[in-house]
Amino acid sequence: MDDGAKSKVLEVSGLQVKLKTDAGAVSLLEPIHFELKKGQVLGLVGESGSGKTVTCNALLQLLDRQTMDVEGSVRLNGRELNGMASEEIRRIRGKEIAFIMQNPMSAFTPVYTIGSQFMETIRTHTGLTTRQARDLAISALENMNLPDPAKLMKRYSFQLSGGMLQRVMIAISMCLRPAVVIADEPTTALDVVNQLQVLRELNRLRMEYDTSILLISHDLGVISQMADEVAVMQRGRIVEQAEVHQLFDQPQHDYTKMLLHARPKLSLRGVNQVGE
Ligand SMILES: Nc1ncnc2c1ncn2[C@@H]1O[C@H](COP(=O)(O)OP(=O)(O)OP(=O)(O)O)[C@@H](O)[C@H]1O
Repeated sequence: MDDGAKSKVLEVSGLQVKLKTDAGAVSLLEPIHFELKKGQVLGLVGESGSGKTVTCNALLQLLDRQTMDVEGSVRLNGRELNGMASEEIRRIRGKEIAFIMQNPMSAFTPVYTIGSQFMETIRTHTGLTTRQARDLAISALENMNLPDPAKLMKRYSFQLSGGMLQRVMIAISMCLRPAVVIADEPTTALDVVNQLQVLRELNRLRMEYDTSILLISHDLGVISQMADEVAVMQRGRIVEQAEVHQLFDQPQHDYTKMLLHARPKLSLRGVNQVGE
């Protein structure tokens, strides 16, 4: 892919997070800079506690401003998100910038059906009628190759497997065609078979709609299959960023070398062979 010719969708510059404590400010995220072009997948890797989730919450404006200072710029298609009024950011979240989290179970409440939660999300962001929202939800579930979508709409989250629920969440995230999807460890809670299926669907959707994806994972197998470019985080800093093959073949930073050396030899071949 000629990334040079593609437009920038997300531009992050000098984004930093400090935790306010009685003893003063503690830095959780040192100023980071990266951009995401249309249709690009940027992998964000790093060990536990390196700052991946803080980054993702800072991008989505989900950090508690009472306890955290968030500085720097997060521009989505040229619009500054950092410091945006909460009502405005709520309209953007879910519609223009979607979020897929690690544990799909926590994204759904057990008391409402999948269908009502799906339709609620659609109706919050669009002027569609209940009927239209239902049709859109069903076609989005079909698009994720989920069996019998009409029946699935009537079920509750606890009646579905983790893999199915994660695919439902991807269907919800993608149905409004967001420009950017932030996926925080989307497959970590899944077994290898479901992991592969979820990654395949995510990859297929990004190719179909040219969605840009920030893929957060500590799993270098997942990153090597999905990402075009990779940023490596350590202790709240991006210590290395490079095109995926370059990073895997010629890591520059000692920490990247250590991560690559420590990775289990798990093959996720087939993720990119969409439709085979
Ligand atoms: N609300 C918070 N209050 C205080 N410290 C926090 C808060 N959220 C995160 N941290 C700290 O910020 C650092 C980065 O955490 P973060 O959750 O971003 O790591 P991570 O790379 O996502 O790790 P994991 O892979 O385990 O999810 C950690 O030291 C964590 O303890």
